[in-house]
Amino acid sequence: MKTDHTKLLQLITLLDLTTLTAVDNEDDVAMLCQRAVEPLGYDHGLENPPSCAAVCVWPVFAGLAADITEGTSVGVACVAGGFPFAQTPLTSKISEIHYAVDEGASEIDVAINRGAFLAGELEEVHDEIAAMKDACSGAHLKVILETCDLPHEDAVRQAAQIALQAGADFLKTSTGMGRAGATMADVGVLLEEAVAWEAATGRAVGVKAAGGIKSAYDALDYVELANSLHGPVSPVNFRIGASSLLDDVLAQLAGS
Ligand SMILES: O=C[C@H](O)COP(=O)(O)O
Repeated sequence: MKTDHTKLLQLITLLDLTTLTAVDNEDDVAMLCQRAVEPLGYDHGLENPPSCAAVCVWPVFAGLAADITEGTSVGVACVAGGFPFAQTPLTSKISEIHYAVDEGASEIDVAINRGAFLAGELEEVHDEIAAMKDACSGAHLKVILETCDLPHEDAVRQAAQIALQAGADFLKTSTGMGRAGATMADVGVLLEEAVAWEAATGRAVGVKAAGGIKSAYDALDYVELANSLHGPVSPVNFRIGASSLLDDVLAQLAGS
């Protein structure tokens, strides 16, 4: 039980706490940010209580999230680049990223252009990601492959390699708005590609499992997979993006 308690506390530190609904408003985002800074929210008696790794919000809320999390360890991740379908002109993608970064986003989450990828226009996919990476300035770029739209493992591997060659700092499975979210198989492929990339280039990259992860014990399975394939996990190399997972983590902590 003590082991579970420790693992659950660590799980909180890997979490990109997400709100991406059509009806988000400033109060929702403020609440999300406060929750990310102090997720336990009660008298826990811990010397070093965990905070979430980041909040993940729409671009219009990046400034508010940056203000509320200022001076904390919580990053501001912002979806951009025509998220979730990526079917906007590159100029719009770039200007959305500039806006989010100017507002204070420290991490930018963009989806690949699946239409172009599936049509075999791989150079276009690469060049778009590279241009978006450039637009990030110092912010970290997480590239979402939306693995549920990719037909097989080789396609996931190829999309991951293109994203890495174009400068991705993180490979992310899913938008949370597709037909399906993260799977152990797809996260395993992304972890393998991240490890191979670091071995070949010396540049460390992370992996973010996202979409449909609601149970603390499912999330711990992903952490165990990352520990085994990628080495000891930390918020620098592994994240879990989820909108409702924290509720179950807190419930499990209360019972552990
Ligand atoms: O990046 C995070 C995902 O959008 C969250 O997906 P979820 O709402 O299924 O947890």
